[in-house]
Amino acid sequence: MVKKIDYSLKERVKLGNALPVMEAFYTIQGEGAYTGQAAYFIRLAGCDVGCVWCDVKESWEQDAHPVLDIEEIISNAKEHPGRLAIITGGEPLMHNLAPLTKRLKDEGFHINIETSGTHQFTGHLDYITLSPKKFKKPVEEAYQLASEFKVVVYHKSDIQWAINLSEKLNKDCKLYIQPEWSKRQEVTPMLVEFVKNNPEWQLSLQTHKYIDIP
Ligand SMILES: C[S@@+](CC[C@H](N)C(=O)[O-])C[C@H]1O[C@@H](n2cnc3c(N)ncnc32)[C@H](O)[C@@H]1O
Ligand SMILES: Nc1nc2[nH]cc(C(=O)O)c2c(=O)[nH]1
Ligand code: SF4
Ligand SMILES: [Mg+2]
Repeated sequence: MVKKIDYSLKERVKLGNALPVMEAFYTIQGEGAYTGQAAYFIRLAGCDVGCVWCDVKESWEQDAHPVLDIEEIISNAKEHPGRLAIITGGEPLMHNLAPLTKRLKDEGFHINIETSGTHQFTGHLDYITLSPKKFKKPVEEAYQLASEFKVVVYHKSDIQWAINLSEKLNKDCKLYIQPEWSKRQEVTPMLVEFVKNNPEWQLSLQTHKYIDIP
């Protein structure tokens, strides 16, 4: 007889077989290279970075959100026709993503992640959006693993910071610069000029906010 081990919930989260989920929703990717593509977002709870301008501060406290078994996350994702899954947060790399991403792959999903890169990378990730933060720096390996580098600009000086950090990236990484939402009126014109003068960079806007979708 196979003995079934009864792990506590905390232990299951540690192993990545259950994860704290703030919300999960089917929408259109609003930012970066996948803008305009239908995607199922899985927003994991918990973040220890503390960006002053974070647009999902409700995600920070892990214990404020329910823990779901990864099979439940998968079955909810499969209710929709799209097969692009975007794991975000909170900071999704605070969790062990190996079991969730393995099951998403089994079910035919292409897996993107939105991350600050501040924790060790786990699981199978097809496309990595690295959005570095001044409040806590990415781990060194993040620069080699990144598929796209998406820097949020809150203050003019963040542009030079973005350029300096980009020197650490692998050569295939796409470069995006994105206005911080509350500063968009003053920052967007600066970024338009920046991209015109530095065509290796592209402008990323939070298009979902302009059309008022999740
Ligand atoms: C909410 S974060 C969650 C994923 C991860 N913690 C991170 O920061 O990459 C998702 C994306 O939104 C960006 N973002 C968060 N707040 C923003 C804001 N106020 N304006 C523009 N982009 C923002 C982040 O930089 C990141 O690229
Ligand atoms: N539509 C839409 N696109 C997004 N791209 C990155 C998001 C995120 O919060 O990670 C996000 C989001 O919250 N909504
Ligand atoms: S790392 Fe991401 S989720 Fe965490 S505070 Fe910064 S923008 Fe918000
Ligand atoms: Mg968002």
